[in-house]
Amino acid sequence: MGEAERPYSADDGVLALSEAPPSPARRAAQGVDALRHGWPIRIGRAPPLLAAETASGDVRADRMLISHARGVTLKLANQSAAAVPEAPVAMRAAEPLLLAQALAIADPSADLANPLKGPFKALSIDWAEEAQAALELARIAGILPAFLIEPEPEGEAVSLSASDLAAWHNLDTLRIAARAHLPIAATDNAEIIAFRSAHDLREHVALVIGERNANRPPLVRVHSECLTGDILGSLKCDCGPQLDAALHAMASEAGAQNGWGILLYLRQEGRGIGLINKMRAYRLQDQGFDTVDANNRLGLPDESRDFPVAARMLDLLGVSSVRLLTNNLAKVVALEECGIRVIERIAHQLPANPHNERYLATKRDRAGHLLT
Ligand SMILES: Nc1nc2c(ncn2[C@@H]2O[C@H](COP(=O)(O)OP(=O)(O)OP(=O)(O)O)[C@@H](O)[C@H]2O)c(=O)[nH]1
Ligand SMILES: [Zn+2]
Repeated sequence: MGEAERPYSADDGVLALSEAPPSPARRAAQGVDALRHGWPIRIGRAPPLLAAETASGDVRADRMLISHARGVTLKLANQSAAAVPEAPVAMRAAEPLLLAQALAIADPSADLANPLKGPFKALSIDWAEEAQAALELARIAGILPAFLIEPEPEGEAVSLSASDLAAWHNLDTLRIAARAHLPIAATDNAEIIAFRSAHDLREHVALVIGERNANRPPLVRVHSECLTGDILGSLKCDCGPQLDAALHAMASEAGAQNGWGILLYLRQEGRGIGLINKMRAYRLQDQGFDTVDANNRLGLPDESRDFPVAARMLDLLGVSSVRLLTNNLAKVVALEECGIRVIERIAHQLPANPHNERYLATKRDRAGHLLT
């Protein structure tokens, strides 16, 4: 007779699943997931926070947490409790805020449709680290960085601590998950390699063009996802033409010069703020803000990409020296800091068009890109 299946008991020395303490990585992942679902979170000793963008239902609160930049646009930064530059801002409204009102406050791209807001009173925060973590968690989740504080009804909050976020950036779990031959328009000699990490649902890929040559460092392009430019042919940026030109440059190296190339395609839309926030930044650009100010007005960093992940991908591909196609010195510095030798930087400037002239000028003048 077969042995019956039975549950483990504590007497077997096995911790029941419900008793196992969640790891920082798990708590960080659950925090991001909660924000995307519109569930409340509780970070350390901070009160429960509910994301203004994703929450639903008949919820209200008389306080909100926003980023300092948003506090500036709401004219709170002149109040002493919000006077510390870059620090998150808590504010109290005269009447409890419903979700629709909170969202109107959170989204500056809708300011023209909702001009009358406030008055609000800035409040001092004695949980600044947790507030900062909440805003960063919102960026990772790709939502607006704005929260109702202590919403009513409160709902069941997902708990984490501010330090758990470090686990989100841990690259130890990044692995090559699959590879396949992929003929592309530029060449039929290419292999696509997909990467997966336990924490992050975004799957980065590498495209290796030509045959590996241990004696010649590959031509490498670290390209960040731009759905509008790469797929739809948007003229607002230079991403599509840069991607195309990089693939052709690698194909020609592979064909004529016995060289090879690697495209690293990083799923970090909008320089790390996500597609939907990038759309909001575009609306602000249509109102006259440049690409840097538009991000900041949303309460988001103008640059939040993770370049160490590119270095880790190169490690996993067994590549330690590269010739890098870029106008952005930050990419060179970031790779070198992670132990990848950039033996040459090759300019990667494509002709401007009337729609992206200002964008390119801003990259040159405000983000330090080497563009002429
Ligand atoms: N937030 C935001 N992101 C943008 C805007 N225009 C383009 N992007 C994003 O900017 C990123 C451009 O990436 P890359 O071309 O790899 O990098 P780069 O910093 O321009 O540097 P190069 O290597 O010189 O091209 C992509 O993630 C785009 O989605 C914009 O107006 N706002
Ligand atoms: Zn683009």
